[in-house]
Amino acid sequence: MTSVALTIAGSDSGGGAGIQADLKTFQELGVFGTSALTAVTAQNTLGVHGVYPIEAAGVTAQIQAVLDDFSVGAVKTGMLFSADIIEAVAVSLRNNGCPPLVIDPVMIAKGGASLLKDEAVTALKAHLLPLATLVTPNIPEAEVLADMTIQSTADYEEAANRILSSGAKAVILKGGHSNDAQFAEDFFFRADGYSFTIKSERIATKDTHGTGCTFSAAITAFISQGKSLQEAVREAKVFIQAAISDGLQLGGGHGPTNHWAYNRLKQDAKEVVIIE
Ligand SMILES: Nc1ncnc2c1ncn2[C@@H]1O[C@H](COP(=O)(O)OP(=O)(O)O)[C@@H](O)[C@H]1O
Ligand SMILES: Cc1ncc(COP(=O)(O)O)c(N)n1
Repeated sequence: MTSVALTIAGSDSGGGAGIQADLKTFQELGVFGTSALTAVTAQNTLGVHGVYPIEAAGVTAQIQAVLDDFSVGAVKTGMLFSADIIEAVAVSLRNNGCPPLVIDPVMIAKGGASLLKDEAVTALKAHLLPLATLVTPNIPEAEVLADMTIQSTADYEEAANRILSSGAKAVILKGGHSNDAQFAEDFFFRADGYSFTIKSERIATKDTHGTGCTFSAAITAFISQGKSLQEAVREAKVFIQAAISDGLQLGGGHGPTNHWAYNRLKQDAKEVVIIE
């Protein structure tokens, strides 16, 4: 049977991040993609030029329409923008017996524009994180969610524990922003204490627009196909590695990754190592 996934996220007119990245990733993985739009952004590889949020009632209506009609195997959230939208998403998911949920707590675009209002962080922690199967912050986002600075490996664990205290079942701290020139390392922690590190070679490129969206969408797609969380994370790392390695050289700024690289390149993908 065809697997179905739902993305609740913002639109990136530049096509590299947001709902466009999510749907392209679902498509590449053979998963039928559905969507609920939270905001329209006027955006390209150079930056965000405008944000136009959707009314919370409109977000609720989109989620309900999808969940009423499809058997959705997994859901992901991306840009949610406001506390109103976050509360609407949480209520809709709770009322519908929430499918496995991946939360990419999108806060700031690579160019620096805010995609989540400051006051919405409290709502995210209180209403949405408790529903999460997995939260996928990058390091700056983890610092905000955990309310601390992250500098050492010990800090990763402390930040993860603080995020897990919200009720989320697992968290992966993404190391895309670290200054390790050799490896792109991510740190996975589960609420029951199990943890692992997943690493691949770092690719030297400026074209990383939408890497976080693409990674979390791939995790969501694999979960919707019935893979375990660990297997979904491992294979998503192969997906993002392939997508970054086969960059498209589009636009004048931080270009998009290549969402149709995975099926061509997965056999030759640079090694993805899990260290338990
Ligand atoms: N240059 C790179 N080479 C290889 N993997 C990368 C690179 N940059 C990011 N990644 C990986 O892409 C995924 C998304 O991470 P990140 O870029 O930190 O997310 P975000 O877009 O939310 O800031 C992670 O698995 C990270 O390790
Ligand atoms: C609509 C939208 N959603 C999310 C991102 C984050 O992108 P990135 O994955 O590069 O952090 C973005 N730039 N635009």
